Amino acid sequence: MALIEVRDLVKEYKLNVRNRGIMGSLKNLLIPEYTTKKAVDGIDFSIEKGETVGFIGPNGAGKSSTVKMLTGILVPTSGTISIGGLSPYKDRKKNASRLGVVFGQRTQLWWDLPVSDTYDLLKHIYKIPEQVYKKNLDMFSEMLDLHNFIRQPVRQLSLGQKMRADIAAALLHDPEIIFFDEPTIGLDVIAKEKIREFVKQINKEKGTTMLFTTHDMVDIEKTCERMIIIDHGIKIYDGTVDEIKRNYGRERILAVEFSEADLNIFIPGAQLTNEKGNKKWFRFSKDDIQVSELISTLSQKYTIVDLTVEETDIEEIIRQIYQGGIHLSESLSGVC
Ligand SMILES: Nc1ncnc2c1ncn2[C@@H]1O[C@H](COP(=O)(O)OP(=O)(O)OP(=O)(O)O)[C@@H](O)[C@H]1O
Repeated sequence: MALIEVRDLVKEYKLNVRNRGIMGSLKNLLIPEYTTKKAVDGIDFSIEKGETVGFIGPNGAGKSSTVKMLTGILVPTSGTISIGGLSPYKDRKKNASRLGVVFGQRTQLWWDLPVSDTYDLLKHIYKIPEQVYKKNLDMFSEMLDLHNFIRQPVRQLSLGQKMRADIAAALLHDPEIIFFDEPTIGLDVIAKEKIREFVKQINKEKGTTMLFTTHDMVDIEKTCERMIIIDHGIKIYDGTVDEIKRNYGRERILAVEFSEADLNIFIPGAQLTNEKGNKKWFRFSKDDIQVSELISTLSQKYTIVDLTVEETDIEEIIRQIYQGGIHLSESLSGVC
């Protein structure tokens, strides 16, 4: 049995219908009307111990609702969730001790206290044995440079420092599973990279199972082996990140700098997408044109100064999926 088992999960929200005007307000009070919104519509998935999974989808797809049910904050309308044999909402206390949660937009640290005081409080709340606490704190301080600000009140920390302190807080009790919700939001490139490296190392060293909800596809590409995509509450893809790139990243961009400007170049099957001075960019599909042939044809006719071939990045593929430009084929092994 997998560590996380989700079967036919449904979450409906009951929404109050608001009638307008005085009569409407009176009606709202006396005979309230409701509609239901299905945020999660029959999702199934299993996650094995130690897996790193990106849980993505456009705004309003149902990601947060699913994660809230996994952590026991929300009760499903129907369906089942098992986390190591426990139901998150029925066995909420037991389940919570096995989980860690990091919210990029909210902190679980006490605002007016030094970071170290929050850690001491968490040690007592989770009953972390002294040895484990000390070992983890030393390890995280070293890896995340916590010693520079651990004695400062949280309200004085920068966003990047706060995020590092928050991640360490969520991992102090050695959770089996950690949920990251937009863990790098608002951070600069270097701070993002540091966090990605840290989570990768923790996954390797401690075998922590990790689930990421983020709109930052670089987070997913750099930290997750697997990706689950949901849209309108329905799972539309479940497979490896590499597989989706291999199958849907067919387009290539060839950027060529020629020795002269104003060349009128036509390549059958390729589209000129941009030109600047001596440089031109061509888009083509690797299914239609072989890169080697393309380079050979161009170099026979023109003098090439520089040349690069770029693959479609994962962000572009996901954008096309959200916009309906890519229909995930049923031939893909990961598709449900
Ligand atoms: N408490 C609630 N009451 C009513 N509707 C809700 C509630 N929470 C979420 N919804 C609705 O359920 C749908 C899914 O919301 P959810 O927050 O799970 O999506 P999401 O994928 O996390 O979106 P985002 O990326 O914008 O955070 C949305 O249409 C949202 O308006």
